Amino acid sequence: MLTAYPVHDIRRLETAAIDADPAQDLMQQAAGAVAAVAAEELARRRGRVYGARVLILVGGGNNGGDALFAGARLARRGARVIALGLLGTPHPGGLAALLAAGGRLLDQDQLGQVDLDGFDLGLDGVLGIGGRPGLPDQVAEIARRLDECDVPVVAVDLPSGVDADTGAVPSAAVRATVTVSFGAAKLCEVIEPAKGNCGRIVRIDLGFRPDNAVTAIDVLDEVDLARRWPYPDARSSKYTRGVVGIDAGSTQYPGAGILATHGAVFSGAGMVRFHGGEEARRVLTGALPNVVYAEGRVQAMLYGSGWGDRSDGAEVISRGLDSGLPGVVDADGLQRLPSRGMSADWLLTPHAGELARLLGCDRSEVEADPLTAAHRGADRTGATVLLKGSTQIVAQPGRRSALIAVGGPAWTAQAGSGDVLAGICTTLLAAGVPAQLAGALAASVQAVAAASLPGPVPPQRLAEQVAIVLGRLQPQPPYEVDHEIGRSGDDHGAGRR
Ligand SMILES: NC(=O)C1=CN([C@@H]2O[C@H](COP(=O)(O)OP(=O)(O)OC[C@H]3O[C@@H](n4cnc5c(N)ncnc54)[C@H](OP(=O)(O)O)[C@@H]3O)[C@@H](O)[C@H]2O)[C@@H](O)CC1
Ligand SMILES: Nc1ncnc2c1ncn2[C@@H]1O[C@H](COP(=O)(O)OP(=O)(O)O)[C@@H](O)[C@H]1O
Ligand SMILES: [K+]
Repeated sequence: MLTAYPVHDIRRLETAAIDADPAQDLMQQAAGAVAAVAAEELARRRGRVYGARVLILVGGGNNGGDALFAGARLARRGARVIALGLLGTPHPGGLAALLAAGGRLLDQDQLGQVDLDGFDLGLDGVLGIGGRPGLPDQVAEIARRLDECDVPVVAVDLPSGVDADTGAVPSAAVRATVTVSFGAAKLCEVIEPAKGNCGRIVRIDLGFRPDNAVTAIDVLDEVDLARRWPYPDARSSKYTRGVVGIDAGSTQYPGAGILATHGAVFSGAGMVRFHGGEEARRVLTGALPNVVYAEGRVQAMLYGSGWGDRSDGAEVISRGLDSGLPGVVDADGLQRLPSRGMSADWLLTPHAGELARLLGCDRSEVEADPLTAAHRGADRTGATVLLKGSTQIVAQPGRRSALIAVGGPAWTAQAGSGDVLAGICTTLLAAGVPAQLAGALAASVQAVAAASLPGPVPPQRLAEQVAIVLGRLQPQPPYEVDHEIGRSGDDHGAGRR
């Protein structure tokens, strides 16, 4: 599991690391790492560093300092290094080192002297964690041209122009081939669209040691998914695995109930009781004859997917809350939450537009800072919130930490995927998984399933792929092999190897 932090916490961690070892020179460590990654890129693309043409984009802060010291190291290995001074005065020590190593400094007025197309590599040292999102026009133009000319760019700490704390890319930003990230992951490395600007990420350990005071955002990977999934074992029965109740779909949207049921079944529910409409029942009877329609005990409920304008929705959710069982509220149910507030055991699964409606703001506000929006949604409703989108974030009420699911392909963004996901979430709640982890595991398994398919498939097929992925990821028990069996005694012919 990777953990990412907001900038103010990274600054605290940096200060603590310096206090712990005042003799260390973090800027030289950072510069050494950037030079090593840049040299690797150059070696891969043109065989060697010697003679390579390197352009450094230099801002006025320490990020530019790192880039200049890295450029000096490359110049000492025979690279022809030009630094372009952009935004303020370049770091004096870094500039002196570059010039001493044979590099040159040009200012923006001399930009006409360089042919951007002719560089083998760019180093982005314009802005680091002290940067505000966006780039001044002239810098934006250089970044755009490097991208257009396919010049690989190594970003120092983060790609300049992105919002380090929200993952937003509100205007121009560098698109990096590789980002060399210092000390700890920033949120822009794990939240789209900024994550996409980072390219490959190489993280450099600078001895930062997180403490309890920092806001940690944990990002799941496939290993976490396999370890934390509630796989059944020899003691399991259909009841201990969990019975899922589904009240989803409507005459207008029967498909939502059908797809949510697929999600629940193919993610391993012990049993599914379907309480949706007649049309959906007819389809399900043929497609999934294991689904039952009788009333009976369940361990978790799903409400809301495909409800349309169902008039008794608020009452139905309210009764669900009274039952004391955990539940999932999706889609149209999200507009019918009881005013008395929800419970943190319940999971809401809005996309950005639905969360914006819950918060009474514009969708663009949610998209500009999805992490904060997910936290606001949880605080406002009292429930756990899985905010869906290209980055899937799960926030709990009253907590500043959050989980981010494994990322997946944009193919998943299609009508019906959300219904499947809601069904998977409910299977996990029914199996006793707490709401936050349930949301993160469900979103992760769907993303991994989508990534394992060759291209777009309808959501019911995506649900089937979830079962295949769960089978593939299942940790194997360490069976003891008894080599003596079959060795002694009679020769059993066909059984012999
Ligand atoms: N953390 C660590 O452990 C380590 C950190 N290290 C390095 O330090 C970096 C942080 O350095 P930093 O604090 O000097 O900030 P940095 O981003 O270089 O520049 C800020 C300057 O840019 C300006 N400015 C801002 N936004 C702007 C905009 N949109 N458009 C135009 N101008 C803008 C702003 O000026 P202002 O406008 O605020 O007056 C200010 O002058 C960090 O990312 C890493 O590379 C490593 O060396 C070692 C370990
Ligand atoms: N750009 C994207 N990349 C990857 N996954 C995405 C992207 N956009 C949406 N998703 C995922 O696709 C699914 C679509 O859900 P949703 O929009 O609720 O669909 P539905 O119409 O079924 O309600 C969610 O799991 C969501 O997180
Ligand atoms: K940078």
